Amino acid sequence: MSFADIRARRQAKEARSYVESSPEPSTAGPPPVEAPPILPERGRSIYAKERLKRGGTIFSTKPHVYVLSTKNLEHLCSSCISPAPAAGLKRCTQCKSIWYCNATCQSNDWAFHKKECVAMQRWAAGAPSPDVAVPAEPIRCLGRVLWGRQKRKLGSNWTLEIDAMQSHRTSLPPEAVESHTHLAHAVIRYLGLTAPEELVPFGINSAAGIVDLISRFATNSITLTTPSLTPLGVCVSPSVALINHSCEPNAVVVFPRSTKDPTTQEPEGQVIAIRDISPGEEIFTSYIDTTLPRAQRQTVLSATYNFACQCTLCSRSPEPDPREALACPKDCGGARPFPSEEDPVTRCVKCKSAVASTDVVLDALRIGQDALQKATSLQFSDISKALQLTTNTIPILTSAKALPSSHPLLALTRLHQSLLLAAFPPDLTQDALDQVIRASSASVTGLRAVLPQGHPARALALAELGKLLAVDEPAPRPANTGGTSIFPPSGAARLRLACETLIRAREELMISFGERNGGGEVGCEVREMVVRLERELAVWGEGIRNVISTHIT
Ligand SMILES: C[S@@+](CC[C@H](N)C(=O)[O-])C[C@H]1O[C@@H](n2cnc3c(N)ncnc32)[C@H](O)[C@@H]1O
Repeated sequence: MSFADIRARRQAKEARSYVESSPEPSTAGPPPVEAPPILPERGRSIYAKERLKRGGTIFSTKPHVYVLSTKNLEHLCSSCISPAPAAGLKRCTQCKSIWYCNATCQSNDWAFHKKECVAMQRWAAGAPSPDVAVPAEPIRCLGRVLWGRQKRKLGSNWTLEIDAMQSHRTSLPPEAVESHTHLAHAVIRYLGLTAPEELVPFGINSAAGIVDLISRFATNSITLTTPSLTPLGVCVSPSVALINHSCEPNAVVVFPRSTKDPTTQEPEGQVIAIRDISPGEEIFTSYIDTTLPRAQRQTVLSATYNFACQCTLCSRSPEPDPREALACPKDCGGARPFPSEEDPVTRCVKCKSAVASTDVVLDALRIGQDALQKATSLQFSDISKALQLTTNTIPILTSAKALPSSHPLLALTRLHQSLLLAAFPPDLTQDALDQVIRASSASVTGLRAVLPQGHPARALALAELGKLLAVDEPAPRPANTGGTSIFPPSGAARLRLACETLIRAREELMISFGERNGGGEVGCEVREMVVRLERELAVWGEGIRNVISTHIT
């Protein structure tokens, strides 16, 4: 397989989308979950009624409302969230901002777009510059929520389900009040209204009502993603919004894009068990990136979701937590926690040697955190500068003996990998390919230490590594110079490793993206690659046997 193939497939996958608003959530049969009495500490929640198997779909649902992010509008159908068909997408002739596969998709979306189209034209006419001519996605999504309420009336299930979602209006921190108020004004303007009192036809009877709606949106909306987790937009699904958070979740929400009729069924979100769940156990997903250390997770959860997490990982972190640990300086294979100003001497948990290297480590961590922030903000606007930052900073952290799973090293490594891919030379060199394989392998090592088997991010990272190993080598090393310890290996050893990695990736994808979906789009793609590689390896073996027999006879 050529690298261009890999990149083209990757880009095609990234361009693929979902999202749309459906009148009612479509669940695939009654979900084997139940809502018990409301818990004082975490509100509503859902529990398994029966034993749920790892890799099983707990329930599926089409979001009540969804919108694409502005940069995706012209690349994906706003109704079924598919990428452009061969004939290209068709643009709405009125607002000129929303695109569809065809007239069927346009008509499926018309219930919302009818009002949205007028609002978008009004917004564009009043925009101070072309770059803000399309309202940001929260404004467009909230517009759809309000038109949905207006259309379905107050007592409808649709509206009741939206209204039942958790709001934090009465306990918002001042920054959130300010940003919610700002958003409320933008939504009112988008709807063509002049004051909150004009929201009565939408079932909002007071200024508090609109802040409530915005708080519900902030607390309950989720990211709409491709089958490879690329963000596409935002959506609101009241059934998914019933699920509470844990930093050690037993389920995930994915959009595997596996329905038979994308036009009407997509985007379909599926809640999938990533480990066996016993009857009576609460279902948890994670709202945040759980590769982050505890303090950072708590900060995000408190700021965005208004609660202090007391999950198993937050209340009894492993000692040391691989997110905040260094390798033993004596290389005994053990690890020690990061030192701090207050606690400068830390001990290796295995050989118990004590080390005081506070300044070097703390400086490295500060440099790493700073570089991560800068490189993240530059990753699309200035790839080479971002790449320079990751290239220079990763060795500083590794020489301070930060574990590949520790923060910010893991985040920098993952960013470095994606920057290397984005900056790939048109003529692939062996060195450039090997470099990205090493970054990918370091990401996998880090992710495996902090995420459970079957976590989608871990499964996709393994698949990416397998695909990279399977790329045709531009200049394979001769067998006798290969050296078994050189990574990545060359020739047949590389192909074998690609095959093994893809097989492992497929096993994990079958968990994260669901067995009934064949591991989702990526799982199916990986399966095809394994079959092809096994054939190539057989041909390779055959060739070697022929050479040997020629020489022996
Ligand atoms: C998407 S909702 C989950 C369902 C929510 N419990 C309800 O009653 O609608 C998110 C909100 O639930 C609460 N929540 C979720 N997970 C929690 C947890 N582990 N501990 C405490 N509160 C939690 C927080 O108030 C959070 O803002």
